[in-house]
Amino acid sequence: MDRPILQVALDLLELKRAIEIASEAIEGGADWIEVGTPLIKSEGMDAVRELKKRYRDHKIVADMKTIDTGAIEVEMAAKSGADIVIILAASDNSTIEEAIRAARKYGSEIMVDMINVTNPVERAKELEELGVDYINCHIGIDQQMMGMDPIELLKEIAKAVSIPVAGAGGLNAEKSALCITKGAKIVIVGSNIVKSRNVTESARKIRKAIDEAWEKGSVSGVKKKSLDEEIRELFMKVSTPNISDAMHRARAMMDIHPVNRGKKIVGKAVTVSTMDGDWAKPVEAIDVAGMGEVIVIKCSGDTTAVWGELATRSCLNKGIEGVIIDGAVRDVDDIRKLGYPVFAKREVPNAGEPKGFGEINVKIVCGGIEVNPGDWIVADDNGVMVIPKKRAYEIARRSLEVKKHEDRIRGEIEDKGRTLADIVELYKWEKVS
Ligand SMILES: O=C(CO)[C@H](O)[C@H](O)COP(=O)(O)O
Repeated sequence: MDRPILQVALDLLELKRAIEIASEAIEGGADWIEVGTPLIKSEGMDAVRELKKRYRDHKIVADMKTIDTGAIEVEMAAKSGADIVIILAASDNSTIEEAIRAARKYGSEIMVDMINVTNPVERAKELEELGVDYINCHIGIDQQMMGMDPIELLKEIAKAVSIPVAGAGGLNAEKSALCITKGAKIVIVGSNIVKSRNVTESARKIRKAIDEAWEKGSVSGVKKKSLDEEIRELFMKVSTPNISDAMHRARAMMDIHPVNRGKKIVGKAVTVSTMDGDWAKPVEAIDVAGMGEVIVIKCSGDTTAVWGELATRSCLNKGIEGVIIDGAVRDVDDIRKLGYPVFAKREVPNAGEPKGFGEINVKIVCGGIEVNPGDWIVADDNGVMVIPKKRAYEIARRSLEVKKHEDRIRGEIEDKGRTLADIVELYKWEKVS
């Protein structure tokens, strides 16, 4: 190989879109075209046939993810035009051997996907012995959402085998380049190409990154971020509707609205429970909260304010990200002038007194949603979402996938004049009863 291979994974449901996206990706420098497993499940072997007919100069890779009946599945894919068939490394050796025999007979090659294999380095060596052509160090999409990536595994496997090794699983330009420096000859990219608004540009960026890494053998300027920094960056890129979709259409807080429209909050919760009008604990929470955190207040009622301009100014001094109140706020004209993000249930002129009932950093139910200290809060004009701290990274990643998918569809509506129903083949995917 005189340059690394960029394999674009067409993980889509609609063949028409896959064909368009493949040509845009090729224009950006993709070499091999992978018919992704979702496309195969949705359109069958026709997807392999159609892509082969259109892109004869490019290797067509059928991601069959075969686990049994190796010969039949490889024969099907190979006869439909697949140059390479992906089967699962976790399959029994009998399946691997049958797949290899069928591949040899019908003139195709076998790539094994290492997803979820225990002892992957040992297994990779065995698979090389058995005669597979490529090893794919793959971290599945659900595993990526939990923060896994293929780079370390790839490094180990590339040292242990001499056949070409591929890296796959949430790769962007930076991670693709890292894969090359760790010994990958092939990088497989799905989401970061096929879901982008400008497929050609995204493919081009990855092409450039891997070619440079191939030539230099290193990648410069990769800065390690803390988990919280990464979560925050991800949430800053998405909207609350994206987050709701990623949480299986979870609800936002009920009846909590922005005092200032057009402001976004992303941060970890400092929770407060208090009585209607008792502003002692809400104001004390300003001293407890750190920079970038969000004060989330549950009041026992909403007739009397627990928050106003002076509390808001104190938050600004401390760099506190914003305030959410299941209760009443006052001085909203001043808060608007300050441009500070406060979300509340009701706006009133009257404040209560600081009696000191309630607690800071306890479990509360705010706008009908449970909030624990340290849960992530994302709020914008659509509403306030609560993301449990244990799932924050996963939900942030999944939300970004939702956004990428929407960006791509938005592009097809705006640039190609298509309708949403046409793009997502809505009629085909209505539930059959
Ligand atoms: O096989 C796959 C999922 O099982 C994908 O094709 C592979 O993970 C590449 O896609 P992405 O870059 O979105 O992870």
